[in-house]
Order: sequence, then structure tokens, then C-alpha cells
Amino acid sequence: MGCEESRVTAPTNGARNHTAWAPYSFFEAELDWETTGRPPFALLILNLQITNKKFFAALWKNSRLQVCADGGANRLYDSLDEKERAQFLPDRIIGDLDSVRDDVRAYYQARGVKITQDSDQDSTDFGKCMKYIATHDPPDSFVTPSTVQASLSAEGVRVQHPKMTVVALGGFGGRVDQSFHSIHAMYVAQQGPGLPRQMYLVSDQNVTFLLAKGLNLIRTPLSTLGPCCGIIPVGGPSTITTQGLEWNLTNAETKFGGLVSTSNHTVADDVSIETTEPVVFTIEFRDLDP
Ligand SMILES: Nc1ncnc2c1ncn2[C@@H]1O[C@H](COP(=O)(O)OP(=O)(O)OP(=O)(O)O)[C@@H](O)[C@H]1O
Ligand SMILES: Cc1ncc(C[n+]2csc(CCO)c2C)c(N)n1
Repeated sequence: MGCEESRVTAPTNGARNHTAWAPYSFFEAELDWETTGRPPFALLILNLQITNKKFFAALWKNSRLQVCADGGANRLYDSLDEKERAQFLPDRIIGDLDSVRDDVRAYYQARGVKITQDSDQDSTDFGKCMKYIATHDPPDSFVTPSTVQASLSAEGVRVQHPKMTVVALGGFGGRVDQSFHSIHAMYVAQQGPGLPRQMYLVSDQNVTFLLAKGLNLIRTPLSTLGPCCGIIPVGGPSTITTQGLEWNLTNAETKFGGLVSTSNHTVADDVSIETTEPVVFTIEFRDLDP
């Protein structure tokens, strides 16, 4: 991967500077960034059972890089039959390797899958994988938001040099501490120099992501996503304005102990959420067996 990651695009329909999200695009076949807004992405397989094989296969096929976090390799191995297993070889298995089984490790090792042992006990296998994925970012991905803003006002165009997007499979629905760690990982992914890394956490029933400060435009095709969704102010109070929901909010403060929008419904194929602070957005899959 290299400079082909860079993009110069005119803002669509005069839309204000915004962060675009297209959660279902990662499952769709034969669509590319130009036509769907789907960026190249890495698939990160965490240590939770892979229950929806169709979803899994679509994500794998569309992803540019596949990484297993330690015991995630067991989940990959166990979800596939012998023939499939040989076709779905990950790029790498990373972690302290206290969870990957010996037979699974030997299987992948024999087929040339690189295995990286990092025994650090102050960081998680999830975090170790994120560091590895960052090594696949384009070399010029550290363009700063102010550079983007300057190019917008100077030429009316938007310059994007995005870091590789991450779609993580698993991460919610198991241990509660690990589930909170998954949210923490999305905050970490938005930090550092350059534009924030976009990350989607795909679990059995939902796709979840951390909206950036400012205006977020989210593709929410009613045929595939929703209706149930929520906006969760995990990092602290925020003021939000929404469109495309059954219960919209206008300049409303959301905070734990105050107003939190859960069990909301999408009523349009596009939702917009403007927020003064990052907030988690979660939406259910419409059809669990597409
Ligand atoms: N029960 C769970 N619920 C949610 N996520 C999980 C769960 N178990 C593992 N994960 C995710 O999968 C990754 C790999 O898990 P694995 O079981 O191999 O490591 P671990 O030793 O439990 O976790 P870590 O070493 O990262 O603390 C974890 O870093 C975590 O993100
Ligand atoms: C304050 C603090 N809390 C928990 C851990 C434990 N821990 C966090 S990540 C990790 C690796 C697991 O593979 C372990 C054991 C720590 N080190 N520091």
C-alpha cells in the first residue's frame, strides 16, 4: 500500500466538513472506495466465537489485511472446515500467545503465517494488533486536520490521506472489562498525529463506532441496518444534534446520569449526528443472516 491511499475530493453537495461513516459497506461485494466511500481496511479477529460465517467471509474478502489477536486464531480455525481453513490464512497472529492453542499455532506456522509474540503485560493483544496495523498506514498518512482545513478553504477541495481503517470482529458480548477495553481502543485510535483512524467494532448483533467531534454523516441503509440504535456519551458529557432518527435531539446535552439516547430508531438511510465531544454510536444489523 502506498500513495494511492491519498484522495482529493470535492465536498459532496456542498456538505460541510464532516466525518463520513459507512458501516455496512464493509460487507458489500465488489464495491470500492470510489463508489461507496469504503476505504481499504484491516480485519482484526478478536477472541470471541465467530457466529455469522457469511458476515465473516464478506469482511475477509473485502479486507486488505487480516490479523488475529492471539486466541482470535482459535476462533478463525474453529469456525472453518478443513478446506476453508487453508483458504483463510491470516497475514499475522499477534499477542502474548497465552490463548492460541498449540495445534492452531502449529497449523498456521506450517502454512507460513507469521506469528509475533509480544509478552508485554501492560498492553492487550488488541492493542498489540493495532500497533501492527499502523505499520500498514500510507507513509503520508500524518497530514494534520489543519492541513485539510487549509486546503478546503484555499481550493474548495478535501485532501484525505487516511490511516488504514480497522474493522474488529468480536470485542463486545464477552467479558465486561474486555468490552470496555474495546471502547478504549477506539479512543486510542483517534489519537496521535494526523487524521483519526476510523474503527468499527462488529459483534453478533451490532456495529459500533466512536463518532468524532463535529458533524458525522452515517450511511444507515434501512434494508441492512437498524432500526435500533444508541448514542452513548462514554467519554463524558456532550451536546448533540441529530437527524434521521425517530427521537431526534437538537443541541441537547447527553451524559450519564442525564439524557442518554438508547433504544432510538433510524428512520432514514442517512443519519447525521453533530457532537461537541466523541460519542459512541451503535446500530443493530437488520438481518442477521443476509
Ligand atoms: N471475553 C472476551 N470479551 C470480549 N473481548 C475479548 C474477550 N476475550 C478476548 N477478547 C478480545 O480478544 C483479544 C485477544 O484475546 P485473548 O483471549 O487472546 O487474550 P487475553 O489474554 O484474554 O486478553 P489480553 O491478553 O489482550 O488481555 C483481547 O485483547 C480482547 O480484545
Ligand atoms: C494497571 C494495570 N491493570 C491491569 C494490568 C494487567 N494487564 C493489562 S494488559 C495485560 C496483558 C494481557 O495479555 C495485562 C496482564 C496491568 N498491567 N496494569
